[in-house]
Amino acid sequence: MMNASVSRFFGVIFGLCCLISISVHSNTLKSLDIFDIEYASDLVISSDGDTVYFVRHYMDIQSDRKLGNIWSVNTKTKQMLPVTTGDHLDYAPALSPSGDRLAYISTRTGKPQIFVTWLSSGKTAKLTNLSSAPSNLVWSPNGNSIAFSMFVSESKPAPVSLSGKPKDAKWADAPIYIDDVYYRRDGGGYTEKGSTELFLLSSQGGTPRQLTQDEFNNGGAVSWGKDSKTLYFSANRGENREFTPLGRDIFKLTIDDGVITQLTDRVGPDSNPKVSPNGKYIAYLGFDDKRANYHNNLLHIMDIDGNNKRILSADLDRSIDAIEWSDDAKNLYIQYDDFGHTLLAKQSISGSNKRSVLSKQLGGQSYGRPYTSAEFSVSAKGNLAITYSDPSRPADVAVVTNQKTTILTQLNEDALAHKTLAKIEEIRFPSSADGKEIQGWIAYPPNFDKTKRYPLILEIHGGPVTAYGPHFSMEIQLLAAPGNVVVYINPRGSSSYGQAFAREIDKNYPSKDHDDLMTAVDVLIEKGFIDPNKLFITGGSGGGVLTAWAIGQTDRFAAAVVAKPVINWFSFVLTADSYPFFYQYWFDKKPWEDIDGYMKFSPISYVGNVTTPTLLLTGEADYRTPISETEQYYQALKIQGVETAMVRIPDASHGIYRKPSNLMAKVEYILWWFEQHSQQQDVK
Ligand SMILES: CSCC[C@H](NC=O)C(=O)N[C@@H](C)C(=O)O
Repeated sequence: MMNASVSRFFGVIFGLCCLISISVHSNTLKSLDIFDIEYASDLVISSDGDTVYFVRHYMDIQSDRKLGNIWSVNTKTKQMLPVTTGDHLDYAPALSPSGDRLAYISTRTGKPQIFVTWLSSGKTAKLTNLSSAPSNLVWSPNGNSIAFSMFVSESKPAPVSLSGKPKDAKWADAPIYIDDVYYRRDGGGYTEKGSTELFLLSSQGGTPRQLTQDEFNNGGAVSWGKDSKTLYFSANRGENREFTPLGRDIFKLTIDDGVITQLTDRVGPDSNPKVSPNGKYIAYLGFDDKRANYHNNLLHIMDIDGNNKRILSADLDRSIDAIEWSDDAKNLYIQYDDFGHTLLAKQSISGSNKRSVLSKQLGGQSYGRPYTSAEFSVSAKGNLAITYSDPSRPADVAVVTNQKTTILTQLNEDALAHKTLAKIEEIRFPSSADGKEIQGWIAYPPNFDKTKRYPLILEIHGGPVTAYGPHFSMEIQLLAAPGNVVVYINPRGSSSYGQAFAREIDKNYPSKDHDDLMTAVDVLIEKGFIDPNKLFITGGSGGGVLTAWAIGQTDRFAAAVVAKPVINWFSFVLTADSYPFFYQYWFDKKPWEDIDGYMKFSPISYVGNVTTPTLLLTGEADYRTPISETEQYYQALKIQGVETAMVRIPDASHGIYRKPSNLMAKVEYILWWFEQHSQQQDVK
């Protein structure tokens, strides 16, 4: 029998152990912590460079929505102040030219409306009473008006209406008649008939005036002429526009008479027009359309009348994502992805080789998976604000001065500083396919000990032409938290490495990108801290394609989770929302003209090889990679007698993480599936 003091001793030890295990436990990230994440977006820096306005996003646990308010941060004192407050979403802030007012869109009264806050008094006015959501607010240079875009619905009666319904009878809802090419849009549901048009609103409020009114979608990013009498916009106004999805051009609209003049006309898209502050030039992005899976979006300028077009970034083998003019109109600030990082550079308009990188630390806005995603804002004096990326934090606001980056906000110190997070380390290795260098990142679980052996999760990005990088990712962190090493790479076909690298998978996907992924697993195993019996694979969208492809080629994985995949390219092209793009840019022929070609690249063709236990997970309202793809694979795996299950997420679109609880569910199902099959490996 144990005496009292011995029992007290063991009691204390037991208590201590519990305490230790509780504190270790509470120090690692949990899926519920998703609700504590904040991040910055929609940056606007004041013309004197003293203040940055931004949207401070937070997750509302009651409504399961991402909300946000506008805050300001002083670039010298770092003091933060609220501009708006309340449980709704205030977004798209636009500073008036004199800097005294902030226009923005807010859902505080229900439907999104345009509001203005006078910054010195804090007084706020609701300027509109619109029936659809406005977007792309831009102040005229004289401060008198705000241009914006909005959807205008075209009500057309159905061609058939039933007669004979008795009074008070309850009949089924009327059938839905569809004859549009684009009849449903991922994240937007089944579309209404109509078009997006440009509007003009007095900065004092009142009734907005519709500036464009034809069958084309004229809405989108606009730029004002210096005279405040003209607008420059990009639209696809071609005859066969639905089937030439990249046919955008730049147009000038004269507000007084409504005359629209076309300024660009090549085969290929021209977009993002930005009029220079002196009113002489238009900078824009575009490329010659080669019907390839990927094109670098090149920086161009032309004279304000459309003459003298020239490319400024021909020597930079990267795609430009965002542009802003310097106040003297001699330079442009450009943002682009490079080796998984997002860079901000200054580019002279006088010669393409006059370019200097100002910061390599942009990012942090894709907190679900570690995609590149960033923004910047530039003031009249050349002060620069960026969304700052750190592997252990979602986007904060920072300023860049003389190529030095200073972080202004600490939006997640309360939620994350006391957590032990996975450390992220870059790896580069030659692919087994052909020795091509591949870049990736390893996430080490909290308290990693290299003398132990860990399960390995390979997590694969989608797109397929996108890029991961050393950016904060709730999914990667949560997969690593219980003790898994996670590896994520940019296989060939990813962006940020130049056009040739992205085109390695042009009409050839999946192919050697699969070898790149398998080499990453081999490289990790060689390091000695991976249990080779506990290899797991997962990926979403394009990553779901590659996961399903991999298990059709190898049985090395103990389990797989295939999220929102394409399983059969033939059916995908005929059910996905952007089908005019997919069949023309990802394939050489129409599906029925090349059934063998489509099936050769379809994971369903290799389902007969699969033995890996496979969980499928897709949103039921995913119209990008429709759930019918998932269902095909599920039923095929069942027919094959392979262990499988299907997780259907009600109402979720392709962007599963839009609702925080859906992101929780996704990660928890992945971890649960892998845990089941990890235990089976222990029993073997
Ligand atoms: C492979 S089919 C197209 C899927 C989609 N691509 C574009 O929309 C995709 O891969 N999306 C990625 C970015 C994702 O959802 O992670």
